[in-house]
Amino acid sequence: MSRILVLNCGSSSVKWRLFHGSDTAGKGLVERVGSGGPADHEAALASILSSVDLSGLAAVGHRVVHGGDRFSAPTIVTDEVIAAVRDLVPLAPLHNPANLTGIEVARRLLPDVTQVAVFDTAFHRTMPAWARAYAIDTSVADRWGIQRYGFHGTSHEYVSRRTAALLGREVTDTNVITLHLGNGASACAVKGGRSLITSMGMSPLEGLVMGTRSGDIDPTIIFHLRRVGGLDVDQIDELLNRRSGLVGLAGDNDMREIIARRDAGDAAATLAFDMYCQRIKGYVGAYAALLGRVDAVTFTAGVGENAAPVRAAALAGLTAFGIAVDPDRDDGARSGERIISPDGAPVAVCVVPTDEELEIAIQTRGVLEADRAPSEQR
Ligand SMILES: Nc1ncnc2c1ncn2[C@@H]1O[C@H](COP(=O)(O)OP(=O)(O)O)[C@@H](O)[C@H]1O
Ligand SMILES: CC(=O)OP(=O)(O)O
Ligand SMILES: [Mg+2]
Repeated sequence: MSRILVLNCGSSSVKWRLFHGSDTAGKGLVERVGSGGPADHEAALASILSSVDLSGLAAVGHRVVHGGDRFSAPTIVTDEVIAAVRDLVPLAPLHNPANLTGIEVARRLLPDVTQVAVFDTAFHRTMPAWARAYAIDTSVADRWGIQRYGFHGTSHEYVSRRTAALLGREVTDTNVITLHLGNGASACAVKGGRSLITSMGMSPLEGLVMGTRSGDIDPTIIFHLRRVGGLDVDQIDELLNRRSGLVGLAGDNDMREIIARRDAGDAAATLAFDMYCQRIKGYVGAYAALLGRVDAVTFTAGVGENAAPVRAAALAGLTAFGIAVDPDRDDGARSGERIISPDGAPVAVCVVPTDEELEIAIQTRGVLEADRAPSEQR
């Protein structure tokens, strides 16, 4: 069985995992790599690639955050694909540059190995027109490619599929609201296994309150900061992407710290926590309305998998919607895939650890098999 290396080059970390079939043959995480610029990522990757036994490698699968309009499926990397990913850097400034560094270093060090890009945006290409469009002049939107793309698709896809399995249902007959709460955070309404709508938009800045990103704001704030505050667009971009969200409200983007400070009565941390959780609740209510029937609400990623106080606060007071967490089932003693709602509740509330690396490996293998199939038939 051939082996696949998966690289998830994030804005501040590099996660890697080596798969032998669906078994993990090795994995690692290098954190806090972004501050010294791309050289940091290069050095981290070079050291990973030199420390791992890469014999018999069939492919490298890369997480690429923004695939724009162009990519609706995992794709073999060519010079042209790299150029397209580079063109999208302005729409994912924290992510696409790191993803590109990963691809370029892997290509240089493993020139004979197939590289596959797996896009965060691909899962959301099924969104209907009303979910994809913004209500601005259509000719302007078309000219500049302004639309909702959505992100964390690999995670929303994997987690919604696992949720259906956990409930013993077919994914095609299951409606799930997935809440990916990591450093970046997004909600997705998954209807019968397909993305109906998601909270991130043209870029990973829209939607929920995040570690360093504002999520939803009135666009007039940007005009005001420009016209009255005298900030230029790069400063506003930096403010909203890197100095907002939990860090802007309470000076820390680690939810563990926010919760500890809130428990100690800190006002800024309490406000940050409340805004974070109430924003989630608003999206859950909206997505329940848009789905019509909700079978499950599922929490995932660093905050979603680990922070019981966030789960409790985000879903508090939703019993009228059939949504409730049973505190005895969410007491912090359980881990792994689990149901935390009361028996017989109309909506199952679940925790499902995400596995973007496994999903990327599965999709990478699928591309290799599809690539080989035509020549084998000849
Ligand atoms: N036990 C925990 N309680 C609350 N938050 C946690 C816990 N463990 C991790 N986190 C949060 O998870 C976040 C990272 O999530 P992760 O999904 O790894 O993010 P990313 O992939 O975007 O870097 C951290 O910012 C941290 O605040
Ligand atoms: C798209 C995105 O926000 O990714 P991450 O959560 O890894 O920052
Ligand atoms: Mg992540």
